[in-house]
Amino acid sequence: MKITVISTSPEKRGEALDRLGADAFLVSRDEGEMKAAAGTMDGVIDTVSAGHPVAPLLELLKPRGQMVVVGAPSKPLEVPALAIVAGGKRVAGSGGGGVAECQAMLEFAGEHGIVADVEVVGMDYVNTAIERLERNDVRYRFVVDVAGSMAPVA
Ligand SMILES: NC(=O)C1=CN([C@@H]2O[C@H](COP(=O)(O)OP(=O)(O)OC[C@H]3O[C@@H](n4cnc5c(N)ncnc54)[C@H](OP(=O)(O)O)[C@@H]3O)[C@@H](O)[C@H]2O)C=CC1
Ligand SMILES: O=C/C=C/c1ccc(O)c(O)c1
Repeated sequence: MKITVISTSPEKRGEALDRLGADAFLVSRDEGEMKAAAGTMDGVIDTVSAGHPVAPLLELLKPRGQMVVVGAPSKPLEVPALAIVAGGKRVAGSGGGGVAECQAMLEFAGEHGIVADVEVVGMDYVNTAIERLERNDVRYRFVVDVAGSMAPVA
């Protein structure tokens, strides 16, 4: 299987290819790159958290390909009819599941050494962390060490 990272952030290219092991990287706002990759993918997993055009993502799919929406933007996604009618493409959704499924996912991750990239910060860094989040300046999650930020009880 070939994995392509699709991002609005060109600066993620090196990390996606070199460290995370993706086979290819596409800048979703680069029309030339998107056009060159049109019709090449079996599936697209859409994790975007904000409103965004989905037609360019659907164009990446092969005929009968499927886009699975995981992200939950507050505004409706616009799916132009012809973007799915032509090629018989499908749009589906997927949710995280309940406690048992989350437990199974964590156990699978533990068995296979799958970890998350996080930046652990103290409570005194929260305001800076929010400012950095607004600039999309975190690779890839802040984790607030609440217990470690507490003053020792006398
Ligand atoms: N289905 C489920 O079970 C679950 C769904 N969610 C939902 O998944 C989504 C992702 O969550 P999370 O990763 O924490 O969110 P983030 O806010 O971290 O967004 C994920 C990525 O979306 C991309 N992005 C942000 N804005 C835009 C934009 N305007 N256009 C295109 N791409 C954009 C950015 O990637 P880049 O810089 O690479 O472009 C960003 O890193 C959220 O909507 C969340 O609610 C969360 C948990 C479970
Ligand atoms: O943050 C978004 C999560 C959404 C969600 C909604 C419904 C559902 O069953 C989920 O598993 C996730």
